[in-house]
Amino acid sequence: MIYLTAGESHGPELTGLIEGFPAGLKLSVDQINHKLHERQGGYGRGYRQKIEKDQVIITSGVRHGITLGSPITLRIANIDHSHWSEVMKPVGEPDPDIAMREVKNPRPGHADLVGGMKYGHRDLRNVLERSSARETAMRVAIGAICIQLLNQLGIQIAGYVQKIGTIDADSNQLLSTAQIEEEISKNDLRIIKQDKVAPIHELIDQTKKDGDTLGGVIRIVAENVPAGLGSYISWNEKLDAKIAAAVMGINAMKGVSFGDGFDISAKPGSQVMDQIYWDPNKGWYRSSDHLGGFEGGMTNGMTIIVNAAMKPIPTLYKPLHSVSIDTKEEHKASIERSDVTAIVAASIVIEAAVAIELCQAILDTFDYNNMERLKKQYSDYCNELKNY
Ligand SMILES: Cc1cc2nc3c(=O)[nH]c(=O)nc-3n(C[C@H](O)[C@H](O)[C@H](O)COP(=O)(O)O)c2cc1C
Ligand SMILES: C=C(O[C@@H]1CC(C(=O)O)=C[C@@H](OP(=O)(O)O)[C@H]1O)C(=O)O
Repeated sequence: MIYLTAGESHGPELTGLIEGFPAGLKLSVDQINHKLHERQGGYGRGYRQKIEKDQVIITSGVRHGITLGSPITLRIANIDHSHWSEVMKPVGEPDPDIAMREVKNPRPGHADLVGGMKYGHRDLRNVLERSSARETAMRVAIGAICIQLLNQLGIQIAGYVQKIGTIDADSNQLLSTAQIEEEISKNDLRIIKQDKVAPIHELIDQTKKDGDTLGGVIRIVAENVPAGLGSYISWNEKLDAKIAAAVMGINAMKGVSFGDGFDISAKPGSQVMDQIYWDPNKGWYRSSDHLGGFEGGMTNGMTIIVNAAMKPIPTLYKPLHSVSIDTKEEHKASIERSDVTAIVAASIVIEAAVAIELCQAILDTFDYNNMERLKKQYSDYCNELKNY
């Protein structure tokens, strides 16, 4: 399976293309739209999310709700485009009577300056529009399709926010996906600890007043994933490496770890390795999951645990120092309407990215042409592992 996304933040729409997806999967558009809706939520988001109402339109590869095996194309409209139709029109000369909202003062932490240098743009809007995390809406739509395939194979995936700024809102226990879903449904921050909701709201409100922004830490958990996805044979087949790359490919991510994460480096080996057991009913299992479900670049049958660190949102209403790319004079960085934090939205995007990689690994391992055949091969493989 390969996928591509296209689209500028204030252009007419986002486009997605998935190729190499099995025929015969019953697809729920409601489930895709539900994930898109979740990505738009979360305390701390900016005004743009009041304008948009993300809904997917499927234009190929699906007939009467069932995938055909042919390329799937997806569209999500940018409702805000109506306010930018002249500035962002894909064809035709710019109207000289309309301000083109050029960006000349690059924002620290954004692609603005380096993107301009690399592609030779003198209006940094040409960079900003595509580097914007608006694009992640399409990755969430693609991920939602992959989640439906994973669910049909019995794999569950869920994510939550562990930290916002300095506030730790995690229970610090390994929770099942069902427990995570239940806890995060109780608040608008996708956190586990309900008593941290009010302090985090206060922190976000205060940070907004200060013209500043926040980042955080996200955890994604995937259950019931069989051993042996990915490979130790070559570096580029290691599934943990592919997941790490996919997570780092999401805007504002600055770190990825698995299981107990960077903490394992300070512990003795006896407290880190997940010891091996066998039971006639369960088959092979481990007594712990410090390594987050990976050994040798392969899933080991334990729950996959992925952690991601998001930097604070780079656009500040109290803008940082910058320099005009035209005059070279000192200027405050440009201000684009912005989120105070998008950690909640990012948790949905990371969940999608992990789901896409797991789905790809499964389609790389089994015959992917037809869903029923895939399910049969997959179940035979799982039984074979049990009896190894
Ligand atoms: C869901 C989501 C929403 C974001 N919203 C904003 C935003 O409103 N303003 C902003 O400056 N950056 C926002 N970002 C972060 C920037 O897109 C990102 O930091 C920037 O493109 C530079 O990329 P890098 O941080 O990966 O280096 C958001 C990121 C995500 C994942
Ligand atoms: C549009 C989305 O996020 C945008 C991501 C973003 C950025 O710089 O990454 C900047 C803001 O764009 P705008 O200036 O249009 O409000 C966010 O709203 C979205 O997530 O749907």
